[in-house]
Amino acid sequence: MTTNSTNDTARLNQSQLLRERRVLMAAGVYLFCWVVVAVLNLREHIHISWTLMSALGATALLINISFVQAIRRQYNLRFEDPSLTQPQMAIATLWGLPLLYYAVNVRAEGMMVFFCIFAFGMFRLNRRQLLQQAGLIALLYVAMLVFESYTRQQPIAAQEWMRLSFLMMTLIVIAFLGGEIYDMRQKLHSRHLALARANQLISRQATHDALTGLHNRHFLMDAMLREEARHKRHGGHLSVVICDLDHFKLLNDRYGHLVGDEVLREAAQCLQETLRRTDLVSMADDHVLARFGGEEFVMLLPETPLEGARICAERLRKALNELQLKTLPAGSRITASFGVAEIRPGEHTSEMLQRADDALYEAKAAGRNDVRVALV
Ligand SMILES: Nc1nc2c(ncn2[C@@H]2O[C@H](COP(=O)(O)OP(=O)(O)OP(=O)(O)O)[C@@H](O)[C@H]2O)c(=O)[nH]1
Repeated sequence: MTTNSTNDTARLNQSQLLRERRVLMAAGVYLFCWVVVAVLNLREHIHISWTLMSALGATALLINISFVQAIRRQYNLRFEDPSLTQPQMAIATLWGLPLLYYAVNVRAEGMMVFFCIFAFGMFRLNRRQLLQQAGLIALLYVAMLVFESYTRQQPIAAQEWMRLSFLMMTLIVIAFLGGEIYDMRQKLHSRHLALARANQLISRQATHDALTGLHNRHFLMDAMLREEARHKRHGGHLSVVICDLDHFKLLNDRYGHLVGDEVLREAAQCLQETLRRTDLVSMADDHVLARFGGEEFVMLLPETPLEGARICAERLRKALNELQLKTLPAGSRITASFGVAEIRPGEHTSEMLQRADDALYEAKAAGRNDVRVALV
C-alpha cells in the first residue's frame, strides 16, 4: 500500500469515527427527551400511553442503530453528504412530534429540541438546506396543530401560531448564520486543497527535473548517502551507471535548443522504460534514475553487482541507439557513452561515482557509443 492510500484510509476511518460519535450524541438527545417525557408522564403532568412510549423508545433505538450500522458498513459513503445530516435531522423532527403533541403543558419548552436538531446541521448544511429543514419543521408542526384541532375539536390557539412564528424566525436566522459558516468552511476547504496541491508541487520540484520528469541531482545525492549508509550496515552490492549523450552540442547547434530539449525528454523516457523492463535478477526495484545535469544521466543500482550493472548499461546503450526520435528527421539516431562502477568496501558513493565518470571518459576517448567498467 502506498503512503497516499494509507493516509486516505486513515483519514476516512477518522471521519467515519466522527460520524459515529455524532450519531451517539444524537442518541443521547433522544434518550434525554424520552426520559423527561417519561418522568412527566409518571407524574401525570402529561398523558401518553406506555404503549406509545415503548414504541417511541424502540423506534429511537432502531433509528440510531440503523445510522451506526450504515456508517460501519460504509453505506453512508454512497451519498453526497456521508454524514447523513439531513435524513438524521428530518427523522429526529418526525420522532419528536408525537411527544410534542401530547406534551401540551410543556410544548414551548419541548420545542427547544428543534434548536438542538438544528445545531447538528449548522456546521454541515448550506443556507438552502438549512432553510429546507426549517420549512420541514414548520410544515410538520402545522400538520400536528391541524391534527390536534381536528381530534380535540378545538380551533388552533393563537398561542400556537405565536410559538410557531418565533420558532421560524429563530430557525431562519440560524439558517442564515449557518449558511455563512458553511461558506467559510467551503472557502477554508478549497484553500486547504490549493495549499496541499502547492506543497505537492514544491516537493516534486525539489526532487524532480523539470524538463525530463526524472529525479534530479539533489534527489540522487540524498539517495547515494542513504545507500552508502545501508551498504556500510549490511554490505552487499551497490553499483552506479553514468550515461552521457554523445555530441549533444552538435545536435543543439544543428536543430536548436528546443529540439535538443525534446531529444533529452525522449532519451530520458527511453532510459526509464528500458530500466523498468530490465529483469536483472539481482536488481532491486529501489534503483534511482536521475538527470545529473545537461545531457548526463545517472542510475544508482542497489543490490546490483558490477556485471549486472554493465549488462544494464549495455541494454540502455542499445535502447538509446535504436530509439526512433520523433523530433529529428526520420532515420536520425543518437548514441551515448556509459561508465559503470561498483562500490568498494569502505568507499564513499561520491568516490564510486567519480570512478564511473572516469570510465565514462574512457568510453568517450575510445570513440563513444560504448560502455566502460571501472576496476573494482
Ligand atoms: N537543449 C538542451 N541542451 C542542453 C541542456 N543542458 C545542456 N545542454 C547542452 O548540451 C551540450 C553538451 O555539450 P558538451 O558537454 O560539449 O558535450 P557533447 O557535445 O555532448 O560532446 P561529448 O559529451 O564529448 O560527446 C551543450 O551544448 C549544452 O548547451 C538542456 O537542458 N537542453
